[in-house]
Amino acid sequence: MTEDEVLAEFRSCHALLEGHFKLSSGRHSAHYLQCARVLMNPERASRLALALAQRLPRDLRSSIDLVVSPAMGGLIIGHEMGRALGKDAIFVERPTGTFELRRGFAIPAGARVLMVEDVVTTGLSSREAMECVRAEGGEVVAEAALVDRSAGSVDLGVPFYPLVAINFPTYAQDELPPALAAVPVTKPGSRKE
Ligand SMILES: O=P(O)(O)OC[C@H]1O[C@H](OP(=O)(O)OP(=O)(O)O)[C@H](O)[C@@H]1O
Ligand SMILES: O=C(O)c1cc(=O)[nH]c(=O)[nH]1
Ligand SMILES: [Mg+2]
Repeated sequence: MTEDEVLAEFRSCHALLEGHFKLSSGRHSAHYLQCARVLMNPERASRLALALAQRLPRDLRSSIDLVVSPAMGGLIIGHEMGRALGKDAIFVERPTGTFELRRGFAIPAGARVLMVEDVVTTGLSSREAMECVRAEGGEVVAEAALVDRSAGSVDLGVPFYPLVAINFPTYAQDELPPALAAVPVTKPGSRKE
């Protein structure tokens, strides 16, 4: 799948939004990729996951023991990646603000973990989720995501394989362009303020 084909999938289901969005990192943007809308169609979700799995080098792909994704956004693509790789897919969540493993999930000591996200912008959520996996005994060997909003500039400390890399500008709260500041802001994600 080419990057243009992936973006066409987003456009076809109205998942490439324009407006004023507060992102997970606290930064603001005039664009938002609503991956949940892309992934709401199971056939599309599994097709995108297969394409993403094919981005992984063959030796890496065959060495993965477990898929872990950060809730909420990572859940569906993580599950579909588990299916594509033939591995279990579990998730970490942050009911009190910090990622933790719940629901009877466990990570076998030394398990080679593929972290799977829907979107990476600053990489903050990915790094926090990786900390949790390491504290639980896993070894994060790589990350895969549908979208890299940093267009290749983010450093996650492990090899990173996005399906599409794109650079929509983001702004700190105190540096909003006036045209963006004039638009009412929405915060689509679930990270607590
Ligand atoms: O690279 P970052 O700057 O951390 O941004 C990307 C993160 O933001 C979104 O999650 P969000 O925290 O909005 O919550 P959600 O997954 O529960 O929707 C997305 O699912 C990533 O996890
Ligand atoms: O940075 C984010 O929070 C973010 C950006 C984006 O385009 N889509 C998304 O789901 N989260
Ligand atoms: Mg998320």
